[in-house]
Amino acid sequence: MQAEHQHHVHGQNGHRHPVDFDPTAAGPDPFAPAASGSRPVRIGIGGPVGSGKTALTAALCRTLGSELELAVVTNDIYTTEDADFLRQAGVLDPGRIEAVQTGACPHTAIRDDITANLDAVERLQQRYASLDLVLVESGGDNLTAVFSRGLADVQVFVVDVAGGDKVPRKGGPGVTTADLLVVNKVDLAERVGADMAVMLADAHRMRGELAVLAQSLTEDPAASATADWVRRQVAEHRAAVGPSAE
Ligand SMILES: Nc1nc2c(ncn2[C@@H]2O[C@H](COP(=O)(O)OP(=O)(O)OP(=O)(O)O)[C@@H](O)[C@H]2O)c(=O)[nH]1
Repeated sequence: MQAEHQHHVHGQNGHRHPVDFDPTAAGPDPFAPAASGSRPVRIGIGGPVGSGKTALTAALCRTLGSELELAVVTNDIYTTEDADFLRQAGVLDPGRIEAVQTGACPHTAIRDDITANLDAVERLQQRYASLDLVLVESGGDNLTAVFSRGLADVQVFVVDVAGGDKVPRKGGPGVTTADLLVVNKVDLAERVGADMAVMLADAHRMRGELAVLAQSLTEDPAASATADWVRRQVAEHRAAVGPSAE
């Protein structure tokens, strides 16, 4: 009896091979681990509709594209609008830009079921073996939309001055937990009657030690301060996992 449980018999002449039904009997992983540092750091860029996520992504590609091995995943609900914009703007080779169509509220694809985004990242990694950085831009969503830590190592939440100076004090996980909060379009503050001092004080109060940057992409199209922050994330990731594989 014992032998029958441990062996399958195929065909009339029957060749036998052992079958192990014990799911807890895991041996050591037979696959070689990926080369150290071969995985790029993944930075999520989220925030409400129209706050400037695509404009920031384009600026980061222009500023960092020549010094880092960089690729982008965009998320839109029904279109590939953001990817098309980035390709037409010529900020990166078209092959470095992958579009995900979420078909539902963007947070579902960046937080709940991240499979399509991970597939897109994997396609980029297969195409470019030594990527340093993948920017994953979310579709515009509300203040509750954040990235799963399984998709983004660190995340940037972009709000804009035109949305009103009350936005930071309304809180929500994007405002309170993102690794960097960018307050964008500060050039519009006077025109929309937003009080920058209040907005930044609220942001710091809600976030404690977490970073806050005020930015205008019309006045600083290179997004210099945010690009510096991104450089630091890449350096910290490299320090943690070793240099990028060649
Ligand atoms: N004045 C001003 N306009 C800006 C700034 N940043 C972005 N914009 C404009 O704001 C509009 C929306 O910017 P996008 O980058 O498309 O915003 P988004 O967050 O990607 O939008 P969705 O993907 O639809 O959620 C565009 O017309 C940008 O040119 C800024 O710093 N100042």
